[in-house]
Amino acid sequence: MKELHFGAGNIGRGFIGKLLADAGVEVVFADVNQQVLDALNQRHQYPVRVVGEQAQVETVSGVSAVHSGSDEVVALISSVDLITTAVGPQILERIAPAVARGLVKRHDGGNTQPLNIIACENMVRGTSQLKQHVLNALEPQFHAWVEQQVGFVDSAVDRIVPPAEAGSDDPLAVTVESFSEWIVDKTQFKGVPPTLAGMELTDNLMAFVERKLFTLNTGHAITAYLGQLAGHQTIRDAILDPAVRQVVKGAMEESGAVLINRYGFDAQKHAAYINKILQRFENPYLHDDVERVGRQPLRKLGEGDRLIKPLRGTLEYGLGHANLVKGIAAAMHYRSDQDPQAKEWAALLADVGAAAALAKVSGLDEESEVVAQVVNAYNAMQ
Ligand SMILES: NC(=O)C1=CN([C@@H]2O[C@H](COP(=O)(O)OP(=O)(O)OC[C@H]3O[C@@H](n4cnc5c(N)ncnc54)[C@H](O)[C@@H]3O)[C@@H](O)[C@H]2O)C=CC1
Ligand SMILES: O=P(O)(O)OC[C@H]1O[C@](O)(CO)[C@@H](O)[C@@H]1O
Repeated sequence: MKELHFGAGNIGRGFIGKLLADAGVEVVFADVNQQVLDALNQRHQYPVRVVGEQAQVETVSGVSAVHSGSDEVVALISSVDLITTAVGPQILERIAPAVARGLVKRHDGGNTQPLNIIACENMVRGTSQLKQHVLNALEPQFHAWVEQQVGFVDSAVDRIVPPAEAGSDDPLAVTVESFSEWIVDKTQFKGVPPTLAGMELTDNLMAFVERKLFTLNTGHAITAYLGQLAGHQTIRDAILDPAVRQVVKGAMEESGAVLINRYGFDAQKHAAYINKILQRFENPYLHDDVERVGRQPLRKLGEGDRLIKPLRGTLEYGLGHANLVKGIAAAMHYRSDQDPQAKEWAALLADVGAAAALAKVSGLDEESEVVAQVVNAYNAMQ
């Protein structure tokens, strides 16, 4: 089996590309980072340091790479069996035209093998969003063929893979935690879904996507935002701060109550899931900066993302949300000179004030009680 993976970054090399290569799939990475592309094509392998109770270095081999904007990508799309992405939510729209061109070539070349595409991004139904971008980029005459031949398969992806530590001079080296979970929607495949060690098939994907996004990512983001406010540099330092930990755990319990109501999760198992996540944040072998985990606050304060969607859930079910409110208030304080979204957010806040700025990015009603609660918490943190 041959596959094309967009995004040879942390999760691309450290999780999805590795899992596929380990399963014997021939993996070709598509990226825009020339240094990474050159290194992949010179060495055809790279080291992954898996850190847990015991650390070990595993070698991923048999890989190659092409530039994401090249004709080679289009040719590959016309012939591969699987396409995956880990490029970031905002990049999906940018790769869609190349995917569309590849699908036209596949159609014109008479390739009748089913093709499946799986976006592995931190977002709800990211592949479905990619599908819309691809359809927008395609002439309507190809839509029926795409519906018949191409499976757009949504997934939930969970493994903490921070950027390589400062001091590492290997552009391909990556350090990952030992935990990993990749869950895909088996109802969306065309043809027989592949059997790959480490890829789990489900017919109940939304429950898994929301469980992951609104527990791990909610807790992680709040750890980052409160951590930065408290002067911590890393997620580990932040989560070991009792004041931060109490709010983070409380927020995960609040979003957990929503998930339990919505999906009928077992309360005890969910509490264990939260505890396991807190331990993962504490991983002494991962150096994960609060600035990485808090990145792109406009996205993270968005209506469907890890902070606002659980808050909305608590309103829907009439549940407590005091800790989520604190987490959102802390997110509003996030600052980073390296992050264009953080700068945009700071400018918006200065321009229109806290309530209007929050309402604008989150879709919450500016006059609502919950916005007033967040703004009070925000002011109290000044
Ligand atoms: N790092 C992590 O622990 C996890 C990340 N994710 C998700 O995976 C996605 C990727 O995250 P990371 O790997 O951390 O980011 P990253 O920044 O390390 O990797 C993204 C890669 O995409 C490449 N890229 C940018 N534009 C491109 C284009 N037009 N075509 C092809 N490649 C392009 C970049 O050069 C980079 O190599 C995000 O959606 C993130 O939310 C999900 C779970 C875990
Ligand atoms: O990748 P994003 O969506 O910016 O958010 C960072 C999050 O992604 C992860 O890297 C992986 O789930 C988490 O460590 C963190 O919660």
